Amino acid sequence: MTASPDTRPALRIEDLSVSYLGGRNAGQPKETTALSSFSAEVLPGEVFALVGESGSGKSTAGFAVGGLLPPENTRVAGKVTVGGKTIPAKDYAALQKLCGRHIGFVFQEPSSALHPSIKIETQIGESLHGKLSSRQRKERVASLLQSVRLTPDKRLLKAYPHHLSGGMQQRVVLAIAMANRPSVLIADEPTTALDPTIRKEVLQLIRDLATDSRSGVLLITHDFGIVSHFADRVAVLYHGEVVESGVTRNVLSSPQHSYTKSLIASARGTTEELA
Ligand SMILES: Nc1ncnc2c1ncn2[C@@H]1O[C@H](COP(=O)(O)OP(=O)(O)OP(=O)(O)O)[C@@H](O)[C@H]1O
Repeated sequence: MTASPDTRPALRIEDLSVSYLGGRNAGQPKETTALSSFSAEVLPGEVFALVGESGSGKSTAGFAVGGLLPPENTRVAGKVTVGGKTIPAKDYAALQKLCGRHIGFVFQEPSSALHPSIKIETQIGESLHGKLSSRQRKERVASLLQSVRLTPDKRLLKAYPHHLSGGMQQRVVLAIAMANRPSVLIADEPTTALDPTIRKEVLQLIRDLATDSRSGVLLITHDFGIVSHFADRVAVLYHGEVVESGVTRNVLSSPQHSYTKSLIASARGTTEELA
C-alpha cells in the first residue's frame, strides 16, 4: 500500500555515513568519520531534534541532506528521501536541487543568510518558486512575513537586513526557508547567535510553523534544554553514532546512556531559562 502524502515521512535518512578526507586542522588524521550509518525519520508537523556536543556530527548530517558538503574532501554513503524522491546521499547535485523547494535551511547566523544590499521584500519575493504576478508575489511576501509574526508594513518591506535586529533577521530567514512550503526545515542551532531573551520566541515560532505548515523540522542543537521544550522526538549523537533515541519525554524521564544523562544535566540552565 502506498502511504498517503501526510503519513509519508517529511524526511527519511537511511544509513548515512560521512567521512572527511584530510583533517580540518594540521595534525588531524587523514580521514575523519563524522557520521556512521545514521538513520532517522522526521514526520510531517513534528520537531525531531538531533542533539550532541560539538564535533558529534550534527551539522554534517544536516549538510549531507542538502548535498552541501564539500565534494572534494568528503566521502558519503546512504540514502535520503524527501518530497517523495529517494536520492543516494553521494548525489550532491540532485540533493542541492531540492534545497529551497523541498528542503529549507536555517543556520546559526541570520546575517550571513541574507544579502546585505537587497531589501527584505525583494529577498523574500525572489525565493518564491513558480510563476506569480507581481501582485500575487507581494501578497505571498506579506503573508509569509505574517506567518513569522512580523508586520508587513512599508518600513519592513523596504528595509535592508542591517536595519533589523538579529531576532527579526532570523524570522526573515525563516520566512524565506518556508516560502515554498518545504517538506522539511533543517534548523541548525537557529537561536545560538541570538539574544537569550528572544530565543524562546524564535523556537516557539519554529515549533508553530511545523504544526501549521505540516513541514517536518530537523532541529540541530547541542542543548538538551531546547530539546526538552521544543522537540517531539530526539536522537542523541555521540562521535557520529546515535546512542539513544525516542520520544523526548521518555528520553528525559529515563535516559539510558551516560552521555545522554550528562547532556541533560548540563542543560539545567537553559531548561529554566525557557520555562
Ligand atoms: N571540513 C572539514 N574537514 C575535516 N573534518 C571536518 C570538517 N568539518 C567537520 N569535520 C569533523 O567532522 C566531525 C563532525 O563535525 P560537525 O561539525 O558535523 O559536528 P557538530 O556536532 O555539528 O559540531 P559543532 O556544533 O561544533 O558544529 C568533527 O570531528 C569535525 O572535526
